[in-house]
Amino acid sequence: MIETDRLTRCYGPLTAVDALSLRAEPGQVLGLLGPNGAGKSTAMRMIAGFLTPTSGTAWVCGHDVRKEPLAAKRALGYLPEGAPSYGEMTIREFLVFMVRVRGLERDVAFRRFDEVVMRLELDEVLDQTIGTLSKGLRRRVGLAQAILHDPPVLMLDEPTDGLDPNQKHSVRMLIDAMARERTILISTHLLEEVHALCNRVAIIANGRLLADATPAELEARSRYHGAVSFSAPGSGVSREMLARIPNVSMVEVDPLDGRVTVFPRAGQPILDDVQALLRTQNLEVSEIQLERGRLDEVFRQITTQRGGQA
Ligand SMILES: Nc1ncnc2c1ncn2[C@@H]1O[C@H](COP(=O)(O)OP(=O)(O)OP(=O)(O)O)[C@@H](O)[C@H]1O
Repeated sequence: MIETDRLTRCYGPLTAVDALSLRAEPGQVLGLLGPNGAGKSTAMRMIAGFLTPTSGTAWVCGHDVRKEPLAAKRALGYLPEGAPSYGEMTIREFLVFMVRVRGLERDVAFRRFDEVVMRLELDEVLDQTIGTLSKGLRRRVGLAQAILHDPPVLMLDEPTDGLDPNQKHSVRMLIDAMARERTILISTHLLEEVHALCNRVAIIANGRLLADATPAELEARSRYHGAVSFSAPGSGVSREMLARIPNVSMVEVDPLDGRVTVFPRAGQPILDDVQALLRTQNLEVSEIQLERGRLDEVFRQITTQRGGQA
């Protein structure tokens, strides 16, 4: 488990993390989502024990990161932003070094080494020097050291940053597979990552927690939640007729592709009525879709408004 209580870090007059209180449980992938400079990495560095909070506290598996730093670090696998240091070491040397730092017993060490090398597909590059690796490969080496001691809590700062689409997919599969019994906190500014991985999202901006909810709860805050959209090329579908359906609040037509979106009055279902109207008018439509809501719009709304609600 990860818990923070009013965690705060100031740099001179700047409050980079401002009284951040969070909780992530086993089985949860909590996404820390925020624009550049929101305070995600600073919060993670404090939880990992690499940066002293100005005030407030964090716990990893119940261990206070300031009072019991060794126990907290043992329970945690941390992938920091950027690349591993030790640029002159080969991947093999680096992972062996990390096995020693973590104090793994010999048998366990061999087994875990083989397992992470296999999981992160590092077997063919073990003898390459870290300083010469591509960005994506460095990220995979960073992930390998984070999971080497099989910790119950993982904290991954932008885990797929710099990876190509195939590597992104395989790292997300790996995180997903590890999530079942572990607590995972990832930071990201990629909404697709939230969709792919997270079952809870904490949105922060200017160091402050602005929302803490499931992706579905956030989508429900979107004006697109429950809207019906469809393509109707050349069918002359009437905006006025659609707008006259009870519980329809607005109709929009995308000027670029002509896709029609029909918006409901708050919380009212409109799909059946829209489909019925299209049928009675004999209109040819395709790709009719009930919208869940758009996370990008909700994210923008929350992070650009002052005083969003947690
Ligand atoms: N050592 C430091 N000294 C002064 N200011 C700092 C320091 N480290 C971070 N900051 C500032 O604190 C704020 C939060 O930075 P942080 O790196 O935590 O944000 P972030 O959400 O991780 O951003 P990104 O998505 O760009 O990585 C930023 O305004 C940053 O400039």
